[in-house]
Amino acid sequence: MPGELVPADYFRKMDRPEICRDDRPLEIDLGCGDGKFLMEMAREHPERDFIGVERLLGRVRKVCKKITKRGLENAQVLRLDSRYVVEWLLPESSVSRLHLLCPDPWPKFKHHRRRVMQLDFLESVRTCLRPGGEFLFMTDHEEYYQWSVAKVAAYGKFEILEWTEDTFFYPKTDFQLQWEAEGKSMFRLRCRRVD
Ligand SMILES: C[S@@+](CC[C@H](N)C(=O)[O-])C[C@H]1O[C@@H](n2cnc3c(N)ncnc32)[C@H](O)[C@@H]1O
Repeated sequence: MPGELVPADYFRKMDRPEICRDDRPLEIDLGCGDGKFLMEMAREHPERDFIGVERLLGRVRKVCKKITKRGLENAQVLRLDSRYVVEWLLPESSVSRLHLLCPDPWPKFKHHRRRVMQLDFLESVRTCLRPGGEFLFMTDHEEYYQWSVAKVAAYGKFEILEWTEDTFFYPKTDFQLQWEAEGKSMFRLRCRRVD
């Protein structure tokens, strides 16, 4: 499908030229859903390249259609599991910003191990970020937020930076809009790779 990124080989790390042009900053949106955030970021920042990662085919199709309709040459979508992409496909030190926005909170205790935010995931995030690169996490679920802050603290290799709505251009996601309309607040966590 036009707009879809298909790796040349699913069983080895991708080469940088496969995922972005020249030495342009690369941003990854994990679990991009219907792609509103991805579209608005790509339009606002034509000087950067964007990849949305989404496992549901129907959503991938929708995002591909939006990319094509808007003529965005700096956005692509990859149909795969986020964890697999971060742990196995992204080249080391390749990503400027990695976004994990409104992921499934898996609220029941017995399901917490399904949460994306785990120590081995954080290690893989750090490895694929460029030095000084950022990992941005946002949720409406306060307990998942506190869990994530604790995981990042336990991991210990990120610097926590201030992040408010006004810190930089950051369009609202589809789920964020839905939850804010229900009166929920968003919790933000901004981590910088330090070496
Ligand atoms: C709650 S929605 C949030 C979508 C979007 N980020 C937003 O804020 O509007 C979570 C999205 O992540 C996708 N997703 C969940 N787990 C995933 C995984 N392991 N790999 C890729 N996509 C995943 C779901 O299919 C869904 O589209």
